Amino acid sequence: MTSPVFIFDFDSTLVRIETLEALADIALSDAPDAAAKKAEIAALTDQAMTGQVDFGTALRRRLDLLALNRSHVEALTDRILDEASASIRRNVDFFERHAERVYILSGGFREVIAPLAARLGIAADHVLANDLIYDAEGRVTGVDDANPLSRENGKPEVIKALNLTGPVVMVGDGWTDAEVKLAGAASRFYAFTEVVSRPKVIEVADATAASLDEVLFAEGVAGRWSYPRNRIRMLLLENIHPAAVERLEEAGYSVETMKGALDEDDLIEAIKGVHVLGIRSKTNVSARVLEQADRLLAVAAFCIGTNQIDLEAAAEHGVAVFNAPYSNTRSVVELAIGLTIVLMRDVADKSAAMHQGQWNKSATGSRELRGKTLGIVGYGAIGSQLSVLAEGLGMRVIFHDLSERLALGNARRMRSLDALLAEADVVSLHVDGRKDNADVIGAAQFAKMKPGVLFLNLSRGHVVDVDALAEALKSGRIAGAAVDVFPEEPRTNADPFASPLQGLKNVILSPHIGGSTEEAQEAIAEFAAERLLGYLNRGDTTFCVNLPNVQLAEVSRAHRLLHIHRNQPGVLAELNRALSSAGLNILGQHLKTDERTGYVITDVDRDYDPEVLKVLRDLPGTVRFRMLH
Ligand SMILES: NC(=O)C1=CN([C@@H]2O[C@H](COP(=O)(O)OP(=O)(O)OC[C@H]3O[C@@H](n4cnc5c(N)ncnc54)[C@H](O)[C@@H]3O)[C@@H](O)[C@H]2O)C=CC1
Ligand SMILES: O=C(O)C(=O)COP(=O)(O)O
Repeated sequence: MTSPVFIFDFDSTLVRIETLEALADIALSDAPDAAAKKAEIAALTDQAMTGQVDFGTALRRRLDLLALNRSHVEALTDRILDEASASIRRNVDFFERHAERVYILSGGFREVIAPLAARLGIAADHVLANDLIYDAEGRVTGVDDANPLSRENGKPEVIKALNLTGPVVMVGDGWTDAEVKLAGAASRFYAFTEVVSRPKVIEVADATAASLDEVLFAEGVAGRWSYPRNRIRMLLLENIHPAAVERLEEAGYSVETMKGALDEDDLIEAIKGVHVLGIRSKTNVSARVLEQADRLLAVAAFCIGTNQIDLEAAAEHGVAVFNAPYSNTRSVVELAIGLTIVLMRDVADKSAAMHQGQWNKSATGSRELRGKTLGIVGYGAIGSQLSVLAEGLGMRVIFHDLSERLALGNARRMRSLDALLAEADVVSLHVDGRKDNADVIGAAQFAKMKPGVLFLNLSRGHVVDVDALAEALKSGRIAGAAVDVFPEEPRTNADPFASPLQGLKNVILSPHIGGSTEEAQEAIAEFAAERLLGYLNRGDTTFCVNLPNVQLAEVSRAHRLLHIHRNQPGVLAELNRALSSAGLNILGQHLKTDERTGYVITDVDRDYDPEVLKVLRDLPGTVRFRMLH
């Protein structure tokens, strides 16, 4: 089959701007009537692109409004590469490989298009566009009237004159592109809607393409077996920071967001057809949810804890789970320090009393941090950072951890939890949320703490027996507590909250905000989005918490086969047998296993019989098979 000739419009297709509007912004930057003129130009662009005003008339009227000169045009030319549409930027490889069968056809201006054409490897004689005419002072006086592109129906005329062989595929957003199809100069016309969507153009198009990936997929070029990114659906729950949405959309994926968490049944319903789920600490991704997820490839916890996800069930379904293990740790530490000071000075109750009109100035029971002993339970990313800051404030630090951890500064490791409880003036919990940690601190542990101790839990709610804590507070054994996490937390801000800790003296309750700072949320969004993109685009499982971690470079000039299987003998041998009997040339291969799962990544030469993919999908032990290129 002859591969088609691709003809691309420029404005609002290859680039996300309209040239004349961008030139208006530059040329009219100091003009007093700029707003009115720009509005007139935008209206003319729109009328031309929807076929209400003929193209040639609209072009000349817009130029007349502008008083353009060479420096304006150069200013736009200088930055045109930055204006390339997102799906064009990520498919530069397509242009480079098919440059001899690609044309740019535009009512815009050749010199503005030239830098992007060069970047895409498209030769100058494949750029068909208008030529600006300048006078001796460098002022634009018009366009070359002899060029058919300066007139109505110029595009079909120019294409016909090329005498192209084979199918011609026209891709564009505007009416002048639709005219190509209507005049019979293109075999297929894709209405390109990534930048702007025009119903009248879509109506006459053979298909709508929300990205270049869609066109390539439909045309069987390069994207023959790979999925267009905009068809990959991502659902982000729990008010995840917009930086994640921005990053994922920029990479071409379709992202939906919801503010709150969902219960199991609603989640099952919501993730039908969804490829990537983003959550925070409140959405439970149970085995039942994973069982019924028909498309799910990955789950990202935009937080640290992953105890809300059935990691094992996810691995069994080949669903990769990522988190952001460091991005909010500092925020938790700062809050723990602040809360400790507030508890030591009974500020919360004193403040509440003042709101009721009571002035209660007294030093009784108020203490400094300096010289007190802080007992940190769980000396991981958060606990160890807290250790350093607390020492900086003059506290003595002791800690207890199930694993061997390096003691920072002068911190002292305690062999047992009991030994820590016996010595600490302040006990702060920073253990992870594994199931075994349920009620790690209960009545027996409170009984072992020093009388008058202060207690903080910013880790997970189920780690503490809250009724026992309430009793210990009421009895006065514990002088104060700060609790940020609860066994039952409301799913949204609109849901009610109840706890036996409500109304108790010197108890600060906060709505799970340890990691809720603008800095942390933005950093998490960026980190977790990058992990997802690494996995989707490269197969990279760095920081994946339930599949073997493999760090991979971008696949280049090869197809990448990603095979997740149960860790059972012989799978790699079977896989390689299938590849070699199909005559595939292996360019590189990685294998990593853990006790449950194997992950094999094979880069192969691009030319092969796609039938082999079916064989790989059906290999015994296969959990999931995916390919990238
Ligand atoms: N309140 C909030 O908004 C936030 C809460 N968190 C929670 O804070 C906790 C700690 O986070 P990271 O320090 O990043 O975790 P991490 O995994 O780096 O550290 C946890 C440490 O606790 C130890 N550990 C686990 N169980 C233990 C036990 N029973 N006794 C003694 N040591 C035990 C582990 O060996 C590990 O060293 C997690 O539960 C996380 O979900 C994290 C961020 C924000
Ligand atoms: O990072 C964590 O583990 C947290 O507990 C923070 O949870 P959140 O993102 O605020 O629901």
